[in-house]
Amino acid sequence: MVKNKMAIETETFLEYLVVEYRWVIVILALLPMSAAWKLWSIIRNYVVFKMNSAPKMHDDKVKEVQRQIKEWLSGDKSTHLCTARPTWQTMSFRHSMYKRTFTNIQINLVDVLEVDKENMTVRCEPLVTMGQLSRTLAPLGLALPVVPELDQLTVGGLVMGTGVETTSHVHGLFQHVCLEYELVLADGSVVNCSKDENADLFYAVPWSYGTLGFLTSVVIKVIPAKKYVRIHYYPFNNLPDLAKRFSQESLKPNPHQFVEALLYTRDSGVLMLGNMVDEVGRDGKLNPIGVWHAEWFFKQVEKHLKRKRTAIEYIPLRDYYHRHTRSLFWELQDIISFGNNFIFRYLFGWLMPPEVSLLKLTQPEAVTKLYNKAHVIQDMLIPIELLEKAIAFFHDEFEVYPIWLCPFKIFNNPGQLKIKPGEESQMFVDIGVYGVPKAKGFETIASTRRVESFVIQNQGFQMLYADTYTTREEFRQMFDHKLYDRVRASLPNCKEAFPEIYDKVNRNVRK
Ligand SMILES: Cc1cc2nc3c(=O)[nH]c(=O)nc-3n(C[C@H](O)[C@H](O)[C@H](O)COP(=O)(O)OP(=O)(O)OC[C@H]3O[C@@H](n4cnc5c(N)ncnc54)[C@H](O)[C@@H]3O)c2cc1C
Ligand SMILES: NC(=O)C1=CN([C@@H]2O[C@H](COP(=O)(O)OP(=O)(O)OC[C@H]3O[C@@H](n4cnc5c(N)ncnc54)[C@H](OP(=O)(O)O)[C@@H]3O)[C@@H](O)[C@H]2O)C=CC1
Ligand SMILES: CC(C)=CCC[C@@H](C)[C@H]1CC[C@@]2(C)C3=C(CC[C@]12C)[C@@]1(C)CC[C@H](O)C(C)(C)[C@@H]1CC3
Repeated sequence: MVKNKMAIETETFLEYLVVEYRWVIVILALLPMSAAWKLWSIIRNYVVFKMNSAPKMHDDKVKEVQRQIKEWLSGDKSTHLCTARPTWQTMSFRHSMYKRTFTNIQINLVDVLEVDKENMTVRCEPLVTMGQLSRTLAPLGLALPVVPELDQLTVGGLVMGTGVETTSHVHGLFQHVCLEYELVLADGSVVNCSKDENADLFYAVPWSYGTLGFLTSVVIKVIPAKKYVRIHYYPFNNLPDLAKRFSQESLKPNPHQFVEALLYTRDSGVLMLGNMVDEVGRDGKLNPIGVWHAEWFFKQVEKHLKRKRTAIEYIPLRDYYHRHTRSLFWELQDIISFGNNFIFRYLFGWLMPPEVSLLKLTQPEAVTKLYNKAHVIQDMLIPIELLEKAIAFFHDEFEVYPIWLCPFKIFNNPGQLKIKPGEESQMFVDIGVYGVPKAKGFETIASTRRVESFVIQNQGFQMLYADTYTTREEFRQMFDHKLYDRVRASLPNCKEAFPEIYDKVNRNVRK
């Protein structure tokens, strides 16, 4: 008995050490490794793009994907298929267990293939990251209309999952700025789809989580970019006013190009309205938030709340796009609590953030347990008119701040996302809740399930990189499967090769 108690205490003490001093490993080992990795990828991508070697290699790489599928076809087809991207490299908290049992298809497609300035498009392979793409497009005076802000998010993951950013109230989700997909299907054939060619497949691909085929390239719209974003910060100390203004600004016929808000408590937050400009005006100061010693962006924004006045700033465009990268929204403060301290920033800021993949690979079991018990990472997508009601509900269930608010439009296209019947488009808001819950009675599964029911009842849905505790029936209520089911039935070998979306995303298939 005593021995057992000791064992528990030792384990707890070890766990305490591992959790409290994770930063030691992060700083001594992970940051230098991340820097070396970043340097290598920047140089490699630059050389490949400049030598123009990627487009020539593309067809061979697609043939290699086809070869692997044909090999599976010639076998007993007893396993499902998934990409071979290791789960520690993906941008979510969890590890997908199916990677161990499914046949893994290597998709070594990592390059930007072509920037077409005439048609204003970029064609790229699925493992191209947002950081890589914004770095390639910026010198050409171009940008994606929607740039999901974490550097390491991949085009493939954003197409097969989803992507949202502060321009989404104009342009929609990442899927809405994609014009064409090239896929290798389960019979080994290569197909292209767009709204005019194989339209059913085109509309079923977003949110399909790799269960229709393997993506091998995407044509994405680009827009002209300017050098800076002029941001106007509006602090609020009252939720109804903030919610009202946030909705008005998102729904306006000629809205600002960027709309975002951060809530710091239930009743206070800062609304940010931005537009691209070419020069720094006299009405505000330049704030290069991407410089290595800059304070974390969400901490800077909080200062505007404390000052209780509106303010204008000019932020370099690429710095703006990746404004939440260095602090991983506000998640890095739980790993390196002094990460925003000015001494740390001046010494190590240029190395931040550590690569998410390395953090994930080296995450101790004790940290996983702690996050399972007392941490929420969820993005709930709700019709914008319900913003206030939803915040009140999330406050009671989670009480996590800051909260990220990002408006986005869904167009009335076929596919998994439903909008109000008869409307051309509908405005939603992404409510991002990341952090340690303070709500009394919080219990991961029960509380998240209550929030999920609230979301379903209110015709909302959930981002699926996060944990979903819905049942299959609830999941099918959240996402319209009509087109998806039809496309799966019509594609040769599809059902044999791939499970349903639910079987890849629900909490029970993730560790
Ligand atoms: C080996 C090495 C040595 C370096 N030495 C120096 C140095 O001496 N002095 C120095 O100032 N910098 C140094 N840097 C950092 C480099 O200059 C910065 O990373 C640069 O600001 C961003 O470059 P990038 O856009 O090409 O890289 P990216 O890969 O896009 O960015 C690198 C990292 O910086 C973060 N980041 C980029 N933009 C923003 C932003 N707007 N807001 C928040 N975070 C952002 C991201 O977290 C990203 O992971 C060094 C980097 C490496 C790898
Ligand atoms: N601002 C935003 O919008 C943010 C979005 N996210 C989310 O992060 C996720 C993206 O993370 P990331 O690490 O890039 O992607 P992942 O590697 O996590 O991939 C996500 C899904 O897409 C599938 N997939 C990826 N590439 C291909 C391909 N070439 N062919 C077929 N299927 C493919 C994967 O299938 P498989 O399982 O077979 O590998 C997986 O099911 C998305 O779910 C996104 O919603 C996260 C943070 C911010
Ligand atoms: C729609 C939007 C804007 C989503 C933002 C999602 C981010 C907050 C998520 C994406 C990846 C994410 C789940 C991650 C983590 C926190 C929340 C993140 C950054 C962390 C860093 C938490 C600490 C963990 O030990 C570990 C390193 C595994 C994960 C990695 C992924």
